[in-house]
Amino acid sequence: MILTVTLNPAVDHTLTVDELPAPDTVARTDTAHVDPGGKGINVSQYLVELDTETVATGVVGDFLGRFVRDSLSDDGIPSDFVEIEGRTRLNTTILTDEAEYKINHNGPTVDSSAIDGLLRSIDRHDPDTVVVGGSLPPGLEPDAIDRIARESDCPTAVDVGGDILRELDASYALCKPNREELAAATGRRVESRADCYDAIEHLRQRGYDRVIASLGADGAIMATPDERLHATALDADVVDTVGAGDSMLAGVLSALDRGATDEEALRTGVAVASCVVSVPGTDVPPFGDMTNAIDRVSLSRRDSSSHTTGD
Ligand SMILES: Nc1ncnc2c1ncn2[C@@H]1O[C@H](COP(=O)(O)OP(=O)(O)O)[C@@H](O)[C@H]1O
Ligand SMILES: O=P(O)(O)OC[C@H]1O[C@](O)(COP(=O)(O)O)[C@@H](O)[C@@H]1O
Repeated sequence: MILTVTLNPAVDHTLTVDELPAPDTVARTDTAHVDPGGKGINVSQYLVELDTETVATGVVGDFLGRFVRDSLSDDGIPSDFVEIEGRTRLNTTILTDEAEYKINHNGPTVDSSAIDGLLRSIDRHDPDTVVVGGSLPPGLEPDAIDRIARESDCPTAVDVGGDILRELDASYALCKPNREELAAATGRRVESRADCYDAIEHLRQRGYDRVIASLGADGAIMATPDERLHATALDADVVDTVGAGDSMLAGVLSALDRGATDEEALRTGVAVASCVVSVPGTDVPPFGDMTNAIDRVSLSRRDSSSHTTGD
């Protein structure tokens, strides 16, 4: 079972308007959505649709926290959150014909005693893998994630910002940076594919056993102790890329959980992400039988003796 930890969940409020209002005027809209969000929670939602057992945990509070819990329960996503006094945040996205405007709240102040509660919850569920995803709320530092990794009795994967990846100190089974996070985590320029391989190797040496770098429309790279694989993205009718990285991680973890090889896991992650970019926001599309899409993902293997230029 894969247990996800979202230390800073959110209610995602998405509004669509024709255009942004002029200063001191009001825009009105009929199109507004509220969804439970935060990267670990999104991973659990995709895992359920992939028929992989999961429990979503994390820290929630007040009425927006209740909304997160209740929505997950209505959607059949098992959860077990630690309750705090502060209020779960509301993240706002405004979509216009021209652009997307996003304001993420920093979140409630959380003290480290919440981590004690989370560790008890992890212990109760006895997962095979723990995934920590998303930003840290005020009051928590990266060492809170290190504590979860050290004190949980199973491998830990992380999907966190580059600034956090850079500071983590424990050993991790897997991390999934995108291109910007890879650059921020390593302090390197990450433009060419060779830059990606170099930065990934740097992260691997820092204690991340498998690194999966998602590269948007350029696909993804997986580096393990044994091999380095690049998968091309599948052609998709892209609506938006919200949730793309979370769904790729869910696809990879779901395949590894079934005993798939790294190669199959990477193909699955890319195939799942190509479905998710074709639906709005973090909507969960029906994945159905993914065999055909998985077979269409083309992979190349990088020789371990390859130079760090070219490619
Ligand atoms: N424009 C696109 N066309 C097809 N697939 C895409 C596109 N953008 C993203 N993807 C798929 O989603 C995966 C994750 O996207 P990415 O943007 O790197 O993640 P994140 O959401 O973490 O920034 C990519 O590896 C790719 O497989
Ligand atoms: O924890 P962060 O970095 O503030 O991000 C939280 C936001 O990211 C999401 O998890 C979506 O993730 P992506 O935009 O990376 O696909 C939202 O559900 C949530 O509002």
